[in-house]
Amino acid sequence: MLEIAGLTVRYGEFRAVSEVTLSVADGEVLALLGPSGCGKSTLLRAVAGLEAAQGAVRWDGAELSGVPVHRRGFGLVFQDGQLFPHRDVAGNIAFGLRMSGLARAERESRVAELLELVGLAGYGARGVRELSGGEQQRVALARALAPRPRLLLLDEPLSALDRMLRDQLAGELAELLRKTGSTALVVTHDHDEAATLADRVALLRAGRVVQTGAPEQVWCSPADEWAAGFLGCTAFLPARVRAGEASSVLGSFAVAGPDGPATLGLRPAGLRVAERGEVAGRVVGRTNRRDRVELSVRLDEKLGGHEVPAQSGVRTAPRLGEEVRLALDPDGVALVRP
Ligand SMILES: Nc1ncnc2c1ncn2[C@@H]1O[C@H](COP(=O)(O)OP(=O)(O)OP(=O)(O)O)[C@@H](O)[C@H]1O
Repeated sequence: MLEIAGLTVRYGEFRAVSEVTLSVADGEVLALLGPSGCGKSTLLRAVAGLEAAQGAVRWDGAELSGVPVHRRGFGLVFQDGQLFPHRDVAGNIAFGLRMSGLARAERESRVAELLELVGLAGYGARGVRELSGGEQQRVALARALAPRPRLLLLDEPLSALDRMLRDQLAGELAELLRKTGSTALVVTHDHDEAATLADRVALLRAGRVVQTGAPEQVWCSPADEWAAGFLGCTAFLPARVRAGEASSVLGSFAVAGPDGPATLGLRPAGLRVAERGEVAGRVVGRTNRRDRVELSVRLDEKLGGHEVPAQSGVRTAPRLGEEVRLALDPDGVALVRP
């Protein structure tokens, strides 16, 4: 397993990564999630050995600080693939195998196996410049997987692709990681991608780990209001947990954990327009999305008059100024405990 202990990376006086302690178990996929500039890539690069760091990076208990990048047994994939432009697809995938001195016949069979695995069977002789962006990323992944690395380090592997391809490849990549039993550290700033790929998420802010947990746990119970805000909450209401129920002016829903005060973080998906909804308000803002309309709703005065995010279907979307009724969807809200 990978252990990162008290890891700090400095650029001059600036600490891009600060005292980070994290571990990744065998076969686990951990996503590093956080806003731009929070130190995700720097942390990944320090684990790869590409960045000088203080603190420890260990594999199965063995310290890696003196071990150069190519001897760590890690596979790397970057945002833009970084394929060798003058080699064909097979030549790119075979690169690490050649380095490790594998005989030609074994190399060829391993390359064929990987092409199959990433859905590019028959592409071996193609030039990499003739490939689409999605195909190039598959080749980069095959190249990283070919020498059977003990850890895969993926830095925004899908972010250069358009949205649809990205969603599709995220699903395929998740399946591939499971199928190969890979242990992986994945940098992303995309929440959906983190949820699709990762068993566990580490949320970073200004070089520090703010929270780790299963994606759904981090999504539903962010560590603080900053984390909730990063995870899409745009309004907060006071709430209280008592006997397994979280209550606020919006109603109540079942939660686990101790009694006490809490803060309810609201995202559009947490309040849906519904004829029989228990919450009344008036639409004061609306934004069209692909498959939904996001609304800003001013709640009735007797509910406190707060402005909250909500959403409706596209065909049934209310107009600006319209009175609406909203139903609370517990899957769309976050509960922040003090
Ligand atoms: N070589 C460098 N010299 C000086 N500062 C750097 C260097 N590389 C990164 N930084 C700074 O360190 C911080 C962390 O950068 P990093 O690339 O790790 O962030 P990130 O979370 O991966 O961001 P993004 O999602 O935008 O890629 C940023 O403030 C960045 O400007």
